[in-house]
Amino acid sequence: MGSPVHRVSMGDTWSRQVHPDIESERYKQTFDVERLTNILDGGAQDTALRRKVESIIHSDPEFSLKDNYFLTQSECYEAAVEKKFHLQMLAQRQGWAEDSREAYYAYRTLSGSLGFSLQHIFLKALRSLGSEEQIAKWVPVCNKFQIIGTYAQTELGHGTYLQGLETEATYDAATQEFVVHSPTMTAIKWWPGDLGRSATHALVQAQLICSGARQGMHAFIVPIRSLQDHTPLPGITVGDIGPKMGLDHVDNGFLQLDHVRVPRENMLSRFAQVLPDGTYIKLGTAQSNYLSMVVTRVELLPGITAELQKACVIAIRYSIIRHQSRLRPSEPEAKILDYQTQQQKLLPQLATAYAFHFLARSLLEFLHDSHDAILDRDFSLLPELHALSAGLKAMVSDFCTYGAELCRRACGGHGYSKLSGLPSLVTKVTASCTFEGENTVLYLQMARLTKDSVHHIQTLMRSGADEHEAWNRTTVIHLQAAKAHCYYVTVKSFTEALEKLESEPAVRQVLRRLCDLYALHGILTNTGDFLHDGFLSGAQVDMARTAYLDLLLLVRKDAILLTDAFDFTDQCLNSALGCYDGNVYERLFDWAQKSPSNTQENPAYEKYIRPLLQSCRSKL
Ligand SMILES: CCCCCCCCCCCCC/C=C/C(=O)SCCNC(=O)CCNC(=O)[C@H](O)C(C)(C)COP(=O)(O)OP(=O)(O)OC[C@H]1O[C@@H](n2cnc3c(N)ncnc32)[C@H](O)[C@@H]1OP(=O)(O)O
Ligand SMILES: Cc1cc2nc3c(=O)[nH]c(=O)nc-3n(C[C@H](O)[C@H](O)[C@H](O)COP(=O)(O)OP(=O)(O)OC[C@H]3O[C@@H](n4cnc5c(N)ncnc54)[C@H](O)[C@@H]3O)c2cc1C
Repeated sequence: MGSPVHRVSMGDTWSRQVHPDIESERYKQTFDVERLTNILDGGAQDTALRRKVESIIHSDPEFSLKDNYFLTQSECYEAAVEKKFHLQMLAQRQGWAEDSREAYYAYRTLSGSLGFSLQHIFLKALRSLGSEEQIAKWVPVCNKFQIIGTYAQTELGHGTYLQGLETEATYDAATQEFVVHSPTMTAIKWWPGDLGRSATHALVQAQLICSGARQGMHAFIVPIRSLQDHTPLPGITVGDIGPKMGLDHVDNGFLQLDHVRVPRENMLSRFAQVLPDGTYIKLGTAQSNYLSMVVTRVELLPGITAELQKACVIAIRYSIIRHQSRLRPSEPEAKILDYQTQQQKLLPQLATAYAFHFLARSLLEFLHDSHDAILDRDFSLLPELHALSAGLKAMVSDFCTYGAELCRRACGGHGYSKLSGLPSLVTKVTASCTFEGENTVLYLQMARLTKDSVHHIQTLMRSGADEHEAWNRTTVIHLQAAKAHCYYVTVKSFTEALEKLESEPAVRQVLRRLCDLYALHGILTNTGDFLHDGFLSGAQVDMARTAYLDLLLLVRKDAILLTDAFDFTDQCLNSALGCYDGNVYERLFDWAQKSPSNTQENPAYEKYIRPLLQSCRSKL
């Protein structure tokens, strides 16, 4: 097992003793936790490298997150930019390239607290949509942070319907430039991350107009702020869209373009070109310029899944420490994880967190196998990749949001405290249900692939409905079908991952239980469909439920070890409830003292409380 010292935050005096309740859960090891960590990382060397990167970061006070819960929105933003700055300096000193394993582990460690997260998406879009020459020109300046990029696609009036985007890029052959313009209020770019105060360049998705025709959505690199003094460039109106539900560290912004001119070379031209005379050359399909969204949806999956993993670690460790009520009057108060209802809340979420780990790995492999072919304009795999990435991004973000909130509620009052780490985790993962494609819309993209086979559709069309009406009147059914298909794909990928673990019988057995728990959870939360379609009888549902409840007891025994295997450090979790040593109450009390309201004069006392008390006292 990894060195416990590595995980425990050494700043607090009582953190050197592991709480006996949690220590006792680690004695009975039915499998080698370190081996499971290695499997999750992709090998023992990856684990060692990850821990090395984490150790370097945690030893640097510049990366400490301990005060994050007490910052204002503006302080959150500044702290995120400061950490990004220091991480960039550290990466340069250490020789960690932007797309290296070290950089990936650094982001995993500091997830949710770093600025300029859109630089990655700007780079992804560049690599997917740019020509080799454009990649050679722009990627190095991005990696060296000589520019800060954002991805500006969504507008005030449109986010989902890309064909409805209003921003225009009109080609001027006389000057060989594009004139990029926001023709209406609803065309103003709205939401792009890092746009509000940080970005110097935007990858603007706009309707290309050339050769007298509208050619659809294309990507343009538009400078928006001066590299000398960061002021908006001519024709640019830019700012922050205001407070959000979460992600306070991200300056989501707006961008209004007033006939901004950019050189012809700034249109990303892997899948389309505009010649100097304005001739339009199509090299891809109508949706080629959507490729960067496909790539991002796939590459977001590990980060979204990690949020559910962290929520499970926090809630399950807390559920071992928290004693509440008695299982038998004669016994002491029980660990709340010994209640079947608490197991039923948390353990299927733990199973889901593992299932999605293997799902994400499988889809990333498919992306890596198909991406080069697509870049070479072989689009044969793109429809399947699009459908899978759309449906699975929707499911993973939906389920991780639901699961993280369930974990938060399972911690009672302390789950409502920011010091638990859960509220900010829930608001962060909630955003992933919307960004990179609103989930309902993405599920329906997957459903499109199966639409002709749906009997409802044909019945409606035979009764006179046209295909568009028939589609809309069956989208609820299609949504269900898409969700069911995504669930099936997840069980399949988990099962295939288990088949590769023949040499690890103990680990394989504990993961098999999680796979079965995940599959049975899917059946038991949808028994109506299984009964309605005759796939299961009532008696078989009873058997499934019995097996499910038995599995809860088996998985409960390994729960702490399964959370330890994710190997998140205390600093990364930043949770008073989820620390490795289990000293919850000491941390809650200690951290609460850091609240500024405990160290400052009460601003309301002199103005309101004292006069109020005095006025009431005088009446007594
Ligand atoms: C908890 C988080 C932790 C993570 C840690 C890291 C955080 C990092 C920071 C993350 C910050 C987030 C940044 C967010 C960025 C954004 O949000 S960018 C904006 C995202 N916007 C969208 O995704 C828009 C969604 N809309 C669409 O994709 C399309 O409009 C549509 C809904 C798919 C409709 O497409 P459209 O062409 O308009 O019409 P259709 O008729 O539906 O499709 C026509 C055919 O095209 C095919 N197709 C559609 N999309 C694609 C695609 N992407 N790739 C390939 N093919 C596509 C579609 O299947 C149709 O094909 P046929 O059926 O054969 O005609
Ligand atoms: C935190 C955050 C960060 C973001 N970052 C960026 C960024 O960096 N760059 C960027 O360009 N954008 C960004 N976005 C915007 C994001 O991509 C859009 O919000 C998203 O694509 C959804 O579009 P919308 O907001 O217009 O919602 P809408 O599409 O208006 O959705 C509203 C409702 O309408 C429904 N609906 C819409 N179309 C259909 C349909 N065809 N069929 C059935 N139902 C439909 C949806 O299901 C939903 O219930 C961000 C958003 C958030 C929340």
